[in-house]
Amino acid sequence: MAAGVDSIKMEALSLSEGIREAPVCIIVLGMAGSGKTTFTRSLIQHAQEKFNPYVVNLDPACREVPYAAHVDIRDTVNYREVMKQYQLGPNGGIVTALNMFTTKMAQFAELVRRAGERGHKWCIIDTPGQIEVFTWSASGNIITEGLATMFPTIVVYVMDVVRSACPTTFMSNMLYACSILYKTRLPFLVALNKIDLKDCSYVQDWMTDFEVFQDALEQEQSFVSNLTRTMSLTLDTFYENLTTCGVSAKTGVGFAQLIKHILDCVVEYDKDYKPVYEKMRKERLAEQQAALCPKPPDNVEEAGVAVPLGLKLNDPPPNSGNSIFLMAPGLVPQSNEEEEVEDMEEDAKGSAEDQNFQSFVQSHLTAQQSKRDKLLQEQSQS
Ligand SMILES: Nc1nc2c(ncn2[C@@H]2O[C@H](COP(=O)(O)OP(=O)(O)OP(=O)(O)O)[C@@H](O)[C@H]2O)c(=O)[nH]1
Repeated sequence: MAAGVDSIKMEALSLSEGIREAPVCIIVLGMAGSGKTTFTRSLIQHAQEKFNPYVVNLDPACREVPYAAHVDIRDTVNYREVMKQYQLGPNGGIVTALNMFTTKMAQFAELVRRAGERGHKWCIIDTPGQIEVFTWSASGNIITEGLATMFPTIVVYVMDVVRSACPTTFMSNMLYACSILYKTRLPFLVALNKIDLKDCSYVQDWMTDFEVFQDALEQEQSFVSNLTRTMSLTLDTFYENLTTCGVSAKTGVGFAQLIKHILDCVVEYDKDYKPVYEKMRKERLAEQQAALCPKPPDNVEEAGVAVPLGLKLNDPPPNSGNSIFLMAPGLVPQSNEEEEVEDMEEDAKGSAEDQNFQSFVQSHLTAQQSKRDKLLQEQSQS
């Protein structure tokens, strides 16, 4: 990362200023090998003049990137060292490296903010090859939400049209895209990449005409294709709200159109998503301020008398017969009113029976006694 990052004051990263106009953060996501890095390079070239992009590489495992990154995670975290030190495999290493980077999130956001002040209108963020590492990790979440609460943020999902030509692969890709869309809650653009190798019109046909996709599926007779058929019905609504654009990251075809779509997404962020993130920003701010507020005193002096302000529960003295328990629903034996009533009835019945028995014994004893008295009286008379 750029020199002097540690000198950035954390207080400078203020949530109180509201979501800024710039830079617009463009998070580039996509399956491994879909062409994210090549796409990022091409997007930088096409946007350079107008948007002067600030470029971030968040892939700690890549050997080299074909663009000049302003912020490169590899300068902050040594991925190989992380793997060695924590005895991790490649994916564990990437997750841990991202987690380590996230501890510098405040400084990172501050760098992005300053870049906006210096005239960078866009901030393009290239992400790790293993998409799930970013989309389903806590650090990926922190980075995405952190950026979206401070800057207009959109997601560009890069999809390889050559690999997606198989309907089931296409469907897996779409399910992934769908899950990311709902998880990030950000404007979402699908870049259909590698159109220099294969025309992407089939994707648009499959997305707009259910019958055409079913015909393509007919070719595949497997359990997966049956599952895909069912899934495709569900994804119809998702397709309706999805913007796609064919590009070739290699030749640069389609990027003029893609940039127009990105600008539409920014308008969409302002209109539909900004209020949601504004609310989230205010909540974060309130949390920050609550954490900074000094703890209220336990007592206030009122006319020389200390008035306790909170309920203070002290442990009861031992053997006092009075205990305080912290109870959780699962731990507390559930009291059942019906059972209690039944128990009371049983008790009442029991005591009535008891009484009956006692009076029976008593009357029996009395009868016995009177018999004995009568016998004794007869004996004495005779
Ligand atoms: N023909 C063609 N090849 C492409 C295009 N975009 C990317 N590639 C190639 O696809 C391969 C993968 O591209 P990358 O940019 O490394 O893809 P990535 O998604 O960043 O890869 P990981 O980060 O490793 O997951 C490379 O060989 C690229 O040259 C394209 O538009 N057309």
